[in-house]
Amino acid sequence: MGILEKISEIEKEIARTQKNKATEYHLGLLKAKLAKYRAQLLEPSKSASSKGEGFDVMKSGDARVALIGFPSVGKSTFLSLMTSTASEAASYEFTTLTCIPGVIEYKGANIQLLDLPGIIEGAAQGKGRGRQVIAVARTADVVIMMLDATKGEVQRSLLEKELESVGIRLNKHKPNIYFKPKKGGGISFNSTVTLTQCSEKLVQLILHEYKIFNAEVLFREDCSPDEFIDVIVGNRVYMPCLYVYNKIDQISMEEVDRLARKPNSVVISCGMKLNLDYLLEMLWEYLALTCIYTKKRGQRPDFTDAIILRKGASVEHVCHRIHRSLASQFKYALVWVSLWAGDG
Ligand SMILES: Nc1nc2c(ncn2[C@@H]2O[C@H](COP(=O)(O)OP(=O)(O)OP(=O)(O)O)[C@@H](O)[C@H]2O)c(=O)[nH]1
Ligand SMILES: [K+]
Ligand SMILES: [Mg+2]
Repeated sequence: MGILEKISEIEKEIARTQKNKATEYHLGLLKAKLAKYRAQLLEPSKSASSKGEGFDVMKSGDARVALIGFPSVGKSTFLSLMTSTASEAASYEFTTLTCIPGVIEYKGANIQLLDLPGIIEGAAQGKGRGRQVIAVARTADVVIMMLDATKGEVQRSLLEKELESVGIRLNKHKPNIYFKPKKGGGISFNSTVTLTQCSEKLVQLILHEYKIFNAEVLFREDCSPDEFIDVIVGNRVYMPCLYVYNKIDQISMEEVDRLARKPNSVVISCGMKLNLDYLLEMLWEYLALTCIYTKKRGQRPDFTDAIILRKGASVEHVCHRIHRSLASQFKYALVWVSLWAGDG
């Protein structure tokens, strides 16, 4: 049996197993197995065509945003609208066959926007250019999942499943579990909170499935077995995702209103240039960048020339951005924080 069949067998078994106290361990084990096979699937294969590598596009600017979506949802139209790069758009599917980078200039930052080929169900297993597209998505700071507002919810859940299956976690934070494999001493298990989804026994079973017999585990959060498996497997990426419903010119006001209220969602029309400013504002928020302005003593800062860094950046980061040798000779800094909304 190939890996794909094994995966589908396990998925079926999980689907038909009722979720209750008695099946808890069985389900936990199945999930651990599933994660293991998926990891194997992701290992780069020998043949060149199905390499898990992305398209060869250099990272540039202050942040990277990847456009992910089904064919013909309007990704290229969007890139051409928001950047000075033109990407061919047409009414037939798979118009775009490679990765096309553009730059959005916003609040003094250069945001690299990547137009990508459309992906379909089965992308993670190599359908179309799925693997390459997903490999690029992993390198982004934010994913824009572009959806066709006329197509309902199907596209969204299918793509979520594809990304989920290759270890991309959308709008989730890293589970707060301390996990450290050891050389000996068995498994020491502790938790600082009451656990409702995992138990010591289940954790042990899952670890054994991964042939881990010595480790320190500390749950600091009421995590699920899946989240625990994510921690053991590692290499997960936790990424903010904006769901962008395009083509709202084609649906009723009621439907627009319903989609707009969904979490992490923005409704737009590239065709009629509707709501694009709001999308940029949201994107900026999701990128969580900080603008830092330097100033000379006794002078006002130059608000046209920002140093753009990630949220949480330190003064040392700022020094490095100015000059490599600055941090080592550095004595002190005076820092003002602007409390204007959105300026971080
Ligand atoms: N009605 C309407 N049509 C749109 C809108 N945005 C894009 N389109 C049309 O949708 C079709 C597909 O647009 P593309 O930009 O090529 O879509 P894509 O997602 O890049 O497609 P692939 O590259 O094939 O994956 C084109 O005919 C566009 O003119 C919109 O807001 N409203
Ligand atoms: K198209
Ligand atoms: Mg395109």
